[in-house]
Amino acid sequence: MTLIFIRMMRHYLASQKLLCVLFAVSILIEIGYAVAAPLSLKYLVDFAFVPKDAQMFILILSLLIIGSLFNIGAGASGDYTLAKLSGRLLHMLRTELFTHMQKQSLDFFVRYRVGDITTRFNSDLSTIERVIGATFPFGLKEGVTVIVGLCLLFSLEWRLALAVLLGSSLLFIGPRLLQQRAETASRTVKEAEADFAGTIDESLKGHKTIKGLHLQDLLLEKANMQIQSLFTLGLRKSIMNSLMERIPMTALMVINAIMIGFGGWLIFQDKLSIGEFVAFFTLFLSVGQSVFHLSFLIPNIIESGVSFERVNQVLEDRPAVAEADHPVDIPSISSHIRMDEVTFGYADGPDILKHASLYIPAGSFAAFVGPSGSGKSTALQLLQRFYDPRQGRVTIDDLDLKQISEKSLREQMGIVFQDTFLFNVTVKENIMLGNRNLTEVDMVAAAKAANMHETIMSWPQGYDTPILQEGASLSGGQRQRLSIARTLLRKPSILLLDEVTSALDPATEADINRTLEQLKGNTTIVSVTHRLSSIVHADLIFVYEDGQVVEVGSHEELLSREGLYREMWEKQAGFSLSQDGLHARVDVNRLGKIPIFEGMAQELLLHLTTLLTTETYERGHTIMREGDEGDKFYIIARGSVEVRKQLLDENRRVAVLQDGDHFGEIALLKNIPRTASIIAIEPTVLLSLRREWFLELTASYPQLLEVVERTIVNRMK
Ligand SMILES: Nc1ncnc2c1ncn2[C@@H]1O[C@H](COP(=O)(O)OP(=O)(O)OP(=O)(O)O)[C@@H](O)[C@H]1O
Repeated sequence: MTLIFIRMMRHYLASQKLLCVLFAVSILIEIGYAVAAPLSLKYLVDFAFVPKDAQMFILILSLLIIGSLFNIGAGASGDYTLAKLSGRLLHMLRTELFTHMQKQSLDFFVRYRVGDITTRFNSDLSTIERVIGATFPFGLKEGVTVIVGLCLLFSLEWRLALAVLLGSSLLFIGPRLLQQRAETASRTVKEAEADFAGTIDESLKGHKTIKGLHLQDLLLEKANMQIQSLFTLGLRKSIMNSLMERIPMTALMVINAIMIGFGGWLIFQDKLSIGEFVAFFTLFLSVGQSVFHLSFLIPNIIESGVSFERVNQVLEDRPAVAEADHPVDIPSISSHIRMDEVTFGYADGPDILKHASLYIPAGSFAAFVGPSGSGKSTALQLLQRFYDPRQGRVTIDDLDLKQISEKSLREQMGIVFQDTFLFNVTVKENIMLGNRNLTEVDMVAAAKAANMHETIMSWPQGYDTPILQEGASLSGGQRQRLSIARTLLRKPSILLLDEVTSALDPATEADINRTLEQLKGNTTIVSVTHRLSSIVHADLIFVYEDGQVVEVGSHEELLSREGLYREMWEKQAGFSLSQDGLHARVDVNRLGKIPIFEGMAQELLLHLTTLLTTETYERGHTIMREGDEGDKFYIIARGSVEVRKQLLDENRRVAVLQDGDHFGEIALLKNIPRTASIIAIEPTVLLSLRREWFLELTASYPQLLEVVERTIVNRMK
């Protein structure tokens, strides 16, 4: 801890030499006065009071007054330089910490939770601020006062000073014995605080899921345990700290007794004058007071040690994706992208991409498709160099991404994520994002291309409308379109899109797809999507399966191959949606391909299509809850849902279902509790079939019940 503290202070103080010297001179004057004032008593008593020498009295008094004036001046200058020094130091530390965080690669934000980092910024930096601005300089002053004072005490009467010093050893042995435990207690409290902050953060960010899955009790139980542990650990820390404070006080009382007893004896033996004893006693009190102050500072310093350690830990965290020593800038032209035998996995986890290779020609529109979890988004993240591959390489215009400067890479690339983050500023500021080279005309053009201009203009404050709660005041589609607008505005030469149209209604999706089509040629576009209808015009479609690219080609080529792409296409085909996405239909042939309806007569299927009802769900909405009574069967016409199950004490995602998938078929036959929860992870349109309507149908066609029962039994085997 001490080492980290010294290293950090040296690092930050190196550029503040003048202020340091000024501060050192000021405190030296103050210390000089603090020890000289008690020493003057020796001369006052022995040379002025006892012989009643008025001249000597006036001389000593005048010197004391002059010294006091100097002391006041030094005090004021010390306070000023200290305020400036500590302010600058903290300014540097905050800036460095924040800048350092911006340079981190993605794994950093996975490793540290939001609560943990904010605690380091708030609580730890406040502790450091207190130490730099008060505890440390005060401690330094008191420490030097003690040393100089002790030297003077020795020069006054070495035997008495030795006795006092021996007694003083008690002051240091006691705290030393407890220091380790006090440090551990302080660290565990900080960790418990970070855990609790993490839970608060989780409960705020995930409130929809928590409510939806009725996890409040679970969360409350977790929070109660953390609060209880905060109490227990806090109590232990307080006890340790108060013990650390009490030990020096007790030691001081013992020393006092030694001094009066032994000092008195020396006076009786004529080995010490009264003036010397008074000076010794007063100086000792002054030194004792400094020691007493130091004893209060010890717990503070220990606590700050943990804070220094925690802040330093972040500062020493080197980005996993580091900039090359001599990075190269890439020109702003459309570029070709290559992945050569790339293998990659997150942190120490298994390989997610396995020897994946691909080539995307400059100016083309490429799409990554494949089942959920096959590695499409991961591949896109590698193209952005959010991570480096374990093996193989990713290149742009034959240049390894590791060689390219991050600035030029980000300038050439436009990225639209599935999760849009908006800042709490106006719409205009969210689109422009501080880029002074862009004009309002460009901004409006980009907003029009993203199909957002009309919506913005319909708001009373137009482009000056403030965004609240990071965009929670807007719909998912509006947030997504704003994010597309701000990316298009920058006219990137490579445009990477991760499920960007998933939150949009069919009409807006078609508009955005048209805009993207027009960018082809000048911009290389890579789009990750699970909705195949949006990429039928792509130049190249890469089909991922289990971390590998298993098929490549155009839509027509892939359809003719009868492979995974065709299978996925057939699953998604046969659904039609109204332009606003509020009404869905499925055609008879598609319905007949759902296993439980397989082999049914056309007439029956036709009847079934009339019984289907459209249901729409916003992202985060719980469609069904594990354990609830089930009375409907669902088909996903458009959207994406996650399947979650309570496994032991953990609520885990077990699958993701998308366009064309179905769930809840048992509910058509039996009234048994749902075996999993289903939550929409993007705006989702479902076709549902109620059990009572289905059973009514089976009354007229008993053979239907038999077919469905047989299929369900087979599926459950
Ligand atoms: N940050 C991460 N840390 C650890 N594992 C991750 C991380 N991100 C993704 N994964 C895992 O990597 C695998 C591939 O995920 P990825 O998001 O690339 O798949 P995907 O094909 O895009 O699927 P989806 O369409 O559902 O997003 C999954 O098993 C996922 O759980």
